[in-house]
This record gives sequence, structure tokens and C-alpha cells, in this order.
Amino acid sequence: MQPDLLDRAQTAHALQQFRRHSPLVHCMTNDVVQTFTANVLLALGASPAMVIDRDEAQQFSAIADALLINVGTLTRERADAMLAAAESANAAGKPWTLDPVAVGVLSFRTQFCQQLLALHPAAIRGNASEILALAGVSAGGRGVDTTDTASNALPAAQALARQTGAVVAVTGEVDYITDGSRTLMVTGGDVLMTRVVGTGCALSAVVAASCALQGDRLANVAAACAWLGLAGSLAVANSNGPGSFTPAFLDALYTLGGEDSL
Ligand SMILES: Nc1ncnc2c1ncn2[C@@H]1O[C@H](COP(=O)(O)OP(=O)(O)OP(=O)(O)O)[C@@H](O)[C@H]1O
Ligand SMILES: Cc1ncsc1CCO
Ligand SMILES: [Mg+2]
Repeated sequence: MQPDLLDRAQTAHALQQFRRHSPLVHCMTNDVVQTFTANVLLALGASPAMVIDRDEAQQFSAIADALLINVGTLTRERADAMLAAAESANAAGKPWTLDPVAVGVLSFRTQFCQQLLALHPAAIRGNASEILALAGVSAGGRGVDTTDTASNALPAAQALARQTGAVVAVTGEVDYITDGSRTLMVTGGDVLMTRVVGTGCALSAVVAASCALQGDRLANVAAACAWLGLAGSLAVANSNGPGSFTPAFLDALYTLGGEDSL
């Protein structure tokens, strides 16, 4: 079945809801992207908190509106804390999202991500190699980077969504967002986004936050992808490379929706 394009009205409506609700987002993410992730969430109007101690994470994931688990710089201690947080989020009825960074490449995180899948993530966001590896189709990418395209990973994303019940977003030149039966596609963004660390990780945090919104989860996750793609395109038009892209990207997220940018 052909993917549908997410329409602009849905993208704008979800952004209004996001800003009105200002989700409190519990981020358990990697050491490389902590500040950038918090800044992306703040620019869009959400409220991030990075809580990682096992007992505190267990407590906070029941309080927060949504939880992000990103395995980019996984350790055994962090894995224990992440499991406790995901279980606590589930017990409290809060949605949690998985970013399976470099799954397939390394054994410990691959086994851990499979263990996490049994805890019913609301959403999974990864690049093509990560989604292919998590679905058991191939062995992963080149470290944290993809070696495949999102369109090649779409069947794996659909299978993974059916297997887990999660909304799966596989990102790249085009983003595909699927629940296993319906699929949306989001264009926009720029290849420069792969030359700045953490755009995917930050997107996963926004996806996590969007799962706390009312309404259709598939459309809300696709809207999150659309906001980052739009902001990425605007930022590229206003910058000269990775260094100036980052502040332009945060400014574009902050002003998104004004002056017909949506
Ligand atoms: N070639 C491209 N053209 C346009 N947009 C792109 C391209 N590649 C990636 N993007 C965009 O960049 C963002 C990050 O997606 P990507 O798939 O690169 O994540 P990732 O590999 O997990 O990143 P990271 O691990 O560095 O956080 C998404 O918004 C995606 O749409
Ligand atoms: C570069 C890097 N290494 C581990 S996590 C991470 C951030 C991008 O996924
Ligand atoms: Mg990534």
C-alpha cells in the first residue's frame, strides 16, 4: 500500500496541541546529545528532564507525561535504570519511546533492545539500519550511522510495528511512519542534518513527547517528524554549515508555525 503524505493542517494542529500541553518529557538518552535534546524540546515548548538514577528514573517516569529511552551510550547500570523506568511508565499508563541507536552492531545493546520490545514501546524511532536490525532483517549500520535508505527499511518498519504494537518511524531522506497497517510519509529536511550529531536523537525525544498528545498517535508521531524536517529545511536556508545550522535549527523550531512556515 502506498504511504500517504501527512497534511499541513494536521501538522499545524498537532504543533498547537504540543505547545498548549507542553509535555513533561523524561529523557534517558546518550551522553553525546543531552543538551541538544533538551534545547530542541524547549524550543518547541516541551519541558525536558534528564533523570538517570535507577530509583529516581522509576519514580519520575510515573510522573512525567512521556519517557524516552535512547541506548546510544548504554552501560549495564543504565540498562537496569531504563528497564525500571519503562516498567514504571507502563504501570502508570505513560507512553515510552525507544531510540535503538546502533542496534545490531553491538551484542549487548542488541539483546537489551530486544528485551525492551517486550515492554510495549508506544513508538520506535530509528534510522534505516537500526529499524532493519531491530526487525531482524539485517545486522546494523556503520556505528551509529545508517548504511541503508528509509524506503528500503519500510517493510521492516511495518513488520516491526505489527510485531510490537508500536508506531515505528524510520527516518532519512524521506521519513516513514507506520503502525503496520497505515503508513504516512514526511518529506523535508536536508542531508546537512546528518552532519550535526543528534538530530535523530532529538527527533526521538520529540516523538516521545508527541505520544503524550490526545488523538491519533500515528499522525502525532508523523507531525513530530514534519516539524523537525521543516525546521531543518529553514535552518539550512539560513546557515553555512554544521556550526551555524545548530542555532538556526533551534530558532526555526521556536518560530515554527508563524508567518506561514507551516
Ligand atoms: N538525506 C536527508 N535528506 C533530508 N533529511 C534527512 C536526510 N537524512 C536525514 N534527514 C533528517 O535528519 C533527521 C535525523 O534523521 P536520521 O535518520 O539521520 O537519524 P539518526 O541517524 O538516528 O541521527 P543521530 O543518530 O545522529 O541522532 C530526520 O529529521 C531526518 O528526516
Ligand atoms: C555519536 C554517538 N555515539 C554514541 S550515541 C551518539 C549520538 C548519535 O546517535
Ligand atoms: Mg540515531
